[in-house]
Amino acid sequence: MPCCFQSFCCCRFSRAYKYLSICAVLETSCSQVCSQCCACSARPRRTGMPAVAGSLYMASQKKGVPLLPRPPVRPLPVINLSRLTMDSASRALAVQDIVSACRQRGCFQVVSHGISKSCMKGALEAASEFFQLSTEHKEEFASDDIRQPIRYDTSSRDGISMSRSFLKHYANPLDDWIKFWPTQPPTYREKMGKYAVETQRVSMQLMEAILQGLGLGPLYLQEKLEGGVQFMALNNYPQSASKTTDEIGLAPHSDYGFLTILLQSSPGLEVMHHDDDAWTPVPAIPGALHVHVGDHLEVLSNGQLKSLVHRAVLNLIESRISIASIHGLSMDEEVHCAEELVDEHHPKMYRGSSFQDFLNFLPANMNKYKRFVESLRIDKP
Ligand SMILES: O=C(O)CCC(=O)C(=O)O
Ligand SMILES: [Fe+2]
Repeated sequence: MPCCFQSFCCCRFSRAYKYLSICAVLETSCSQVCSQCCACSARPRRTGMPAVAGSLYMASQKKGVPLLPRPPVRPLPVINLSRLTMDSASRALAVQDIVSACRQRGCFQVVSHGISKSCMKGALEAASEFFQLSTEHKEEFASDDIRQPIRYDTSSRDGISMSRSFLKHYANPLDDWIKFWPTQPPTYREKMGKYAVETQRVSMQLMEAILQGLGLGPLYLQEKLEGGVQFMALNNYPQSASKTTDEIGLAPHSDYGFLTILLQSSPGLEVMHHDDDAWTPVPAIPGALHVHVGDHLEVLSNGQLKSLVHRAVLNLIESRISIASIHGLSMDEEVHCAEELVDEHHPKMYRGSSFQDFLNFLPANMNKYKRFVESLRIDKP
């Protein structure tokens, strides 16, 4: 009988997240632990184990009493998206997996999504080359006006995300927005444009699956989603200067849209599930994309799905790029709780709002709520 369970190693000393095996009986690590993984046992809550279980485990360690069994870690779901286009039984199972992951964890990773590795690599290269340009080139896009079609900034509104620089722009429909994008590096428009079109396609596939899984039907909102906003945030973080403490690259928040699809060059993204109070690191699995639920999907689903609080920590061994692609309805289109999901037992939980409303909300409420959606709750003042 196997004595070990496996999960991704939570220590960020290892470039690739290697497999960590812990013997459930003896509480010792097996040989597959990455060489510097002592950081894991010193900080068990980084594995994403529930807080109470984590502190009991720590207390038993401190007192020198026989160790309590370490609560099992819950690996983040990895979903093979090609099943959505197979036979109807495979599609039904994939839809179920996607909706369960959204309900239980608020996020999952996708593989076999049809975006080639060279396309993903191209997008990361384009972003990296942009951030390497001279300040003069980048400052052509500098602005703290959140309504600009494109903006580059290094400052932090939350007072926390001090070391991050970013470039943000819109992408769907591409012909409307690409003219605002950088012309340096020369391949930026081609590489980022290709990736943007592909992520928009994957977002449509995912939304169809989620809407089907919620019982709303795959074609629900289809036209509005096709013409919806795709907002891209390219984030550039330096390598961490501290080997012992977590340095925050981007403060905890949730994203406003239905879905965010995120590509990261190396680990640094951390998530907090709605039923947890510990940070879970998201491994950078080669070829995979991370997907999470945004505020407007929480509204649409009338609270059946919860938007995911996440943050970025600085990577200990290298500088890091992430590309977040946020998908929602068009700028002025309001998102409401789906009527089909409202009844006498499930009263409407949120008021309607649009992307414009989110932009209005941002400057005044930045440090008041972790999530825009909290300000939309009908039972809250
Ligand atoms: O850098 C990351 O991993 C997170 C980025 C993010 O959350 C965002 O741009 O909204
Ligand atoms: Fe985000």
